[in-house]
Amino acid sequence: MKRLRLCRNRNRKENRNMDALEVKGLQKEYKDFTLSDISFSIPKGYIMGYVGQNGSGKTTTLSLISHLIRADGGTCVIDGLRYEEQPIAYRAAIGFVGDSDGLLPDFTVKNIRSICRDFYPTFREQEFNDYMKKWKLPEKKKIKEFSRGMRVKLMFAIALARDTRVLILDEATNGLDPVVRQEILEILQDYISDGEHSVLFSTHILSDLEQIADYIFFINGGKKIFCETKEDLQEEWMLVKGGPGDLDARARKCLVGIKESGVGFEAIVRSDDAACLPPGCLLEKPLIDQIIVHMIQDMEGKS
Ligand SMILES: Nc1ncnc2c1ncn2[C@@H]1O[C@H](COP(=O)(O)OP(=O)(O)OP(=O)(O)O)[C@@H](O)[C@H]1O
Repeated sequence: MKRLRLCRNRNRKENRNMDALEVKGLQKEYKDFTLSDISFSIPKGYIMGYVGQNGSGKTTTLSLISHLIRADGGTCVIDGLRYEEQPIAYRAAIGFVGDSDGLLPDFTVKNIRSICRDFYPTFREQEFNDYMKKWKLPEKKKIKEFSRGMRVKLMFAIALARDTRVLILDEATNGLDPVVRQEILEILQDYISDGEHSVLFSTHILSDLEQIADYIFFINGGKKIFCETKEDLQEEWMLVKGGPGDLDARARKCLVGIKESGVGFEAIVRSDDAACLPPGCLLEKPLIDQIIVHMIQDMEGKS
């Protein structure tokens, strides 16, 4: 793992100004939901975590970028390719792994290999076979008899055995056991380690993002709340804990997402505002999980 990181950092420096994915002003209007003005970019060699509560617009965004659904506005560019100009090359540049897979239930690995061979010019059959062997996926069993973990592995193998530029993962690791999840996270790090590939990764398992994401995009109610590097976020915010008597009016003003119980409180505070807290409070570096949870608590308190 250490070796991967070192290699990744070297290549990332070289590609700092090159975006693998650039999204500008993406919009989608449903009857009861609007995804509005979503913009961000992921440099080559980086992983972005796309997070938000249920129904916040994650799948909608990822489906728009993958052109599984049509946008009402905005543009997406993948490694210089625009869908409107080069639809086939654009689609070929994306490896999409979703939560509800599109694998045909009566097909076998054998059938899928044959389709991939015909359909994807850059399909690397040997690499696909190596994944099948490594993950012990049976050749002749029907997909409908696969476990969820087996199906997700098969989808990853299809995506990884092609010459893609960006992997788009829509809650792909949810429901996987911790060993398989860890294995997938390592594969993702490996995927970006040459500084040429990038990953956009939506998940509710924020500890996964803690481990591998470079950027965090937080969406709420179809709107961007922030998009920052993980390091910046963890420098910008601090986790605060204190006893029941520690919360005075001044402290309440600068705390975000206060959760109170009989034994005290927990919240986040901007690092610049930490000086306004009473002396008894405990300050810690927050996990991404804690920043998001307290922000949601704050937004729900205000709505
Ligand atoms: N085809 C559709 N027609 C109408 N509304 C839709 C459609 N697809 C999604 N929506 C609505 O768009 C909103 C965002 O849904 P989306 O699936 O993008 O959320 P999400 O953040 O991925 O949620 P989750 O974490 O639960 O998967 C929801 O209110 C959903 O009902």
